Amino acid sequence: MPAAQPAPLAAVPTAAEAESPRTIVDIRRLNLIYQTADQPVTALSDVSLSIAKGDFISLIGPSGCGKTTLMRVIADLEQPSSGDVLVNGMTPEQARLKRAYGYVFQAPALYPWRNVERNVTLPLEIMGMPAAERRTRAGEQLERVGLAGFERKFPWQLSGGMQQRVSIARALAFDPDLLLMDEPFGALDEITRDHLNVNLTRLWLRTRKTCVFVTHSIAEAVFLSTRIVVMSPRPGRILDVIDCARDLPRERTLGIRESPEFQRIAHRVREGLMEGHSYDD
Ligand SMILES: Nc1ncnc2c1ncn2[C@@H]1O[C@H](COP(=O)(O)OP(=O)(O)OP(=O)(O)O)[C@@H](O)[C@H]1O
Repeated sequence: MPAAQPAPLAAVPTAAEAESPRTIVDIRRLNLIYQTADQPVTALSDVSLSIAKGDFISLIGPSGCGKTTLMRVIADLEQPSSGDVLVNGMTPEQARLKRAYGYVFQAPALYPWRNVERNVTLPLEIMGMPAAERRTRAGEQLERVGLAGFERKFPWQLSGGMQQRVSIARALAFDPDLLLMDEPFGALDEITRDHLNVNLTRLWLRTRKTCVFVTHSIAEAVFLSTRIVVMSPRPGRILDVIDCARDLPRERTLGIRESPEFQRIAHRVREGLMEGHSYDD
């Protein structure tokens, strides 16, 4: 089994950054046990991972292996039982208070009575930003996700894919360095998902955000990522970390999925998933 060592940074665009890749998320020997009414549930076991600035990391693994839990720990929505986590050099709590990350959930979670603009501006409103500045910010972020002109529409007037793009714009409202996305396209049809993958990869290239992305799709993981983290069934451990940026170009079009390099990486992800999979249930 390949060692679960973080590979060297691969998606760093400038020479200066390449010389000193900045660590955005540093996870060391993380364990998380949920205390439940009947028995404790070990969700994560001895997870170590270092995510550098500009990385696009996908977490892939069977249902219940702790992908969401790991994201929630980074976001300070769950407390580890042991181990260390730093986000931008801060504790997750400090990072949350400093709004160091944006979080996109599996479902768009938009407020139906607020139009698109007012959904994106909601977090800015809560922090007390003046209205004019809020609108400017919302306009910029909606432009980034290709939804300029949809400000006055309501969520129910948009397709599922557009709604998910609104939630990405909302997560970007603070212009955080780090974007956490928990299976944002899981509920969408394949063609829409392809389209959003292309959109997201362009957004990532343009903004140079560091992304952590949860998916069940091998093709999506290979297409989007600089590195793929393959996790085992519960308790979630890291089985393999696969460097995609070494063999695939930074700018990717859907056609790349036919290339031997893409297929080879997809095969390695599949092997990792199969190796860790239990067929007992
Ligand atoms: N609040 C909780 N209390 C107790 N157990 C929990 C809690 N949240 C998650 N779990 C358990 O921890 C394990 C990991 O859950 P998690 O949601 O992180 O997995 P996942 O890999 O994201 O799953 P999926 O792919 O289905 O979304 C699962 O066994 C789950 O049942």
